[in-house]
Amino acid sequence: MAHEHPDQATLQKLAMAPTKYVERTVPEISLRDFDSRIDEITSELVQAAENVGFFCVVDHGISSEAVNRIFDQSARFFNQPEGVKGRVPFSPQHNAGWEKNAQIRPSTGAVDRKESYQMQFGAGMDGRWLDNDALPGFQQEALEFMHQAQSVSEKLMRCFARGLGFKDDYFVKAHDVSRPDSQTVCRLLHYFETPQLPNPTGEVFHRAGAHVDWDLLTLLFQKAGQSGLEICPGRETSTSFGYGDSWTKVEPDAEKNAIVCNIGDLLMSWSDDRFKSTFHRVKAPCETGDYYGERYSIAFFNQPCKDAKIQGPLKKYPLVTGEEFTRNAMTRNYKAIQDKLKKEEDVKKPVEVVPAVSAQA
Ligand SMILES: O=C(O)CCC(=O)C(=O)O
Ligand SMILES: [Fe+2]
Repeated sequence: MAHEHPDQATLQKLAMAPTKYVERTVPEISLRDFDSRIDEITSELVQAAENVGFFCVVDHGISSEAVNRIFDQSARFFNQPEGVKGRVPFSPQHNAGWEKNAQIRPSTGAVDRKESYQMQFGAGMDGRWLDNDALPGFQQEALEFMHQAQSVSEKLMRCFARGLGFKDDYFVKAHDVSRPDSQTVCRLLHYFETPQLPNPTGEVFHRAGAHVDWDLLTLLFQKAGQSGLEICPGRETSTSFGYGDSWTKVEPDAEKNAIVCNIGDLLMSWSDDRFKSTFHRVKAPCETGDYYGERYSIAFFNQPCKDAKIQGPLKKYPLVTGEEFTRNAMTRNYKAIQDKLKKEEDVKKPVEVVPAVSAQA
């Protein structure tokens, strides 16, 4: 595990070098008959969380029609002229709104070539929904989908609480989306088509650079045929940034309408590092077989209420509030970007760094 941040030239070479792939099983877990099977499901989830940190859930109750509808809404949003999307710009303070080519990852020091629109349930969205004239029905459909994603998340939260010996509703209460100050985020993502080789400048078109999420748990919806998600397990503590170099492609079962889920740093910390928050990325396409076309995905980040009290059963880390946890994660992330940029001798112009203030580093 490398804990150093390599310089830009090394990173470019790494990004262009053939990727080392290893086969790893990403478990598929059915939520069918949830109430009567909760113990069986809990043990499957705990096993997945302790080992890979990633799993797919099926029989989760969100229909493929509902998933298709939100992807249609996402395309409708991103098809708006920039002047319209620009009316709801990303606000780092609120962690909501639209950004384009603006998120820098500590792992790459470069922007992701994408646009995203982050939505929330509560006051964080005040002034950040497009008005109904621009996109009739959008807000309502988006919120309907977000409540469905929340109810799947709550099932998973109940199991993880049970697995850690907390009361079943322990995490659900700490992630109450009916509160106006709820921090939970649904992020619509749109990666642009990437130019194919030959690539004379050697420029790397990062899609989502390697990162970990810093929420409790992320649900990721992808469109069939628009692959690119890769994972790299092996991280030991929720406070480290190092990642290895053997990746595994995650191809969820589209027929079964599988949702890819991953543990975030919050749950890793809250479980005293027992459940693994795993490095993942949407690879910068550069090798034969990579997908260069545009990609739509939707990430649902379960974020804690600001006053949630966070400490694992073994008290490995000091007790912090939800607000402090998020602030610490952002500060660590920001510092990692600054350290990385400082190291680069060939920075020609100052880079304005916007910390990656969504639920991922
Ligand atoms: O778009 C994807 O598939 C992954 C997105 C992601 O990992 C993130 O936004 O945290
Ligand atoms: Fe992520």
